[in-house]
Amino acid sequence: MPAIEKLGATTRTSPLWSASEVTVIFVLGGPGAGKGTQCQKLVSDYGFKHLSAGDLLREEQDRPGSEFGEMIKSNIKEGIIVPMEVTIQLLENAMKAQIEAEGEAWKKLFLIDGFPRKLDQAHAFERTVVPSKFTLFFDCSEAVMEKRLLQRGETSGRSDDNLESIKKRFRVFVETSMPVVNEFESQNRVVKVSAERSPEEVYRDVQAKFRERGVEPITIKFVKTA
Ligand SMILES: Nc1ncnc2c1ncn2[C@@H]1O[C@H](COP(=O)(O)OP(=O)(O)O)[C@@H](O)[C@H]1O
Ligand SMILES: O=c1ccn([C@@H]2O[C@H](COP(=O)(O)OP(=O)(O)O)[C@@H](O)[C@H]2O)c(=O)[nH]1
Ligand SMILES: [Mg+2]
Repeated sequence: MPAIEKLGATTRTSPLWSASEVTVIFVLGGPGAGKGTQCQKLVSDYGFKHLSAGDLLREEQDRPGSEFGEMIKSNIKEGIIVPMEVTIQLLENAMKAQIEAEGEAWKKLFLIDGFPRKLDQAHAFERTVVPSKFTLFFDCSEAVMEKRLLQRGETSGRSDDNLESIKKRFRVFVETSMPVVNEFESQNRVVKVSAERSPEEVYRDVQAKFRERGVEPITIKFVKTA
């Protein structure tokens, strides 16, 4: 990738796509709220492609020769938000690749998971990439999230699934990411779901609320022959 000051989020003044060309639903919630788990379910039923900002950053961190690798590594461990230009460029690249790979028939539906985690990212993404349709927000107590993350940490291999990093991530979530949810909420652009029950129960609620917003699952039509 080019130097940070040359990335699209810094240089572009209008969005790459309109909201009618490309549908983006942001998926937010505290660390361990179940964003990734619910996204997987939505992918199979609705035809969304799932882009996790955290996964894209971890991939870039491990890419040989990345000029941002070390910075990403230390930010993730400390639970700090990576400068938005890098994350937005990774998302933009992944969206372009996906659109190209899927071809014209695909409706261009994206779930963008764990992003935007800071107001500047929210504004820059909507200004330079595409305005989002709405934000799916998973509401979960810190006690529940902490338990889930410590359990995930037993097998995830993630540098930030330990108690010290978790506490830092909770603080950043409250101080930096909740303002994003609150701003979207004030614009009536948030779909809020309680994330404390089983994955299946949470998902039922997600589906009901998507229906209210006019987002329907893929229906397979059986064509009668002969
Ligand atoms: N509703 C749920 N009830 C119990 N455990 C859950 C639930 N949703 C997710 N988990 C588990 O909690 C951990 C965090 O979930 P994940 O989807 O990775 O959250 P996030 O992406 O928000 O950090 C994972 O180990 C996952 O299997
Ligand atoms: O837009 C983003 C998304 C993630 N991160 C970094 O990546 C970490 C892990 O994010 P992820 O969404 O994977 O964590 P989760 O909430 O799923 O546990 C965060 O704590 C941040 O350090 C970031 O800087 N910007
Ligand atoms: Mg996740």
